[in-house]
Amino acid sequence: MEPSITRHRENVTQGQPGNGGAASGLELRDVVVDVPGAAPGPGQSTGSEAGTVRVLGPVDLMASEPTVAVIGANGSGKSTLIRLLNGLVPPAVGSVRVHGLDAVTETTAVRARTGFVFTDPLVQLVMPTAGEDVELSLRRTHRRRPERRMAAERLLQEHGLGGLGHRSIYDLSGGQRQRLALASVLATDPVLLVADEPTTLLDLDWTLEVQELLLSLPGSGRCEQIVYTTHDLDFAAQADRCLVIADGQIVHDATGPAAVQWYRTDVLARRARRDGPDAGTGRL
Ligand SMILES: Nc1ncnc2c1ncn2[C@@H]1O[C@H](COP(=O)(O)OP(=O)(O)OP(=O)(O)O)[C@@H](O)[C@H]1O
Repeated sequence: MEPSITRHRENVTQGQPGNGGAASGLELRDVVVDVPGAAPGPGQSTGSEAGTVRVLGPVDLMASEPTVAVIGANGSGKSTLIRLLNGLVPPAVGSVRVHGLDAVTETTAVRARTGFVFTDPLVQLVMPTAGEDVELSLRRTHRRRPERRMAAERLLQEHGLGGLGHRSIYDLSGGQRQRLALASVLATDPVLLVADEPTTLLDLDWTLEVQELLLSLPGSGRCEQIVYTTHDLDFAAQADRCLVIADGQIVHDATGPAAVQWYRTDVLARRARRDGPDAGTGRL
């Protein structure tokens, strides 16, 4: 039987209620997410109501760092955790406060401040063409159509999509769509940006470009905080703080480099226990 993972938290500065930390960051208290399901999968337990399965929690978290990465195995609960941050997933138990607002009772206000970038861009692109999609996001800040058009074209250029404004979103490549989805979300000027694997479809050059852009957003004043999930450990290592999730729990919480180091060691140890001591150690 696998030894259970020890919960560990390294020395990371946490925001405290009352000193501005929670109002400018994230505060999750005893949060549990249950989904409908008859039988728990591996590593899962039954939920608090009959016919539900627990996929996350209990999770306690205070985070006001400008960049927060979330890493862990497939199905561990990363997307579920970040979906709590704009009310896409409701907690069965506990409370989620985002920059001082309750994600359940003040969902509209939370969503007005939170930009969410989905792994699959087609989930969020709603307009027929690339240009129209960015223009939709610019409606609040650019009331006049000609200015909106020009601003949209500028944003498309910045994201390597110059000249593609008239192109149907279905006629863009996967990577172009992922960049368009990010451009459209950034056009809304979010205070908090939440991104679920934002570089999975990108080539190496654009991966580095987008990672650099995302990590620079808080420092350049374009948003206060960014939270992202990723399987790219180099990207995760650059975050101010990184949470490692396993079986719906935060099992390690540290600075980016320290958490990534812990995660690599943990994965290798698991592989060695499962497949023997020489199992693929050179590839991580
Ligand atoms: N609505 C739902 N109904 C049933 N099960 C769900 C639901 N949402 C999530 N799950 C389950 O919860 C677990 C966590 O899913 P989640 O998408 O958060 O994982 P993840 O860590 O983001 O995985 P990946 O790295 O593969 O994207 C998985 O076992 C998933 O199948």
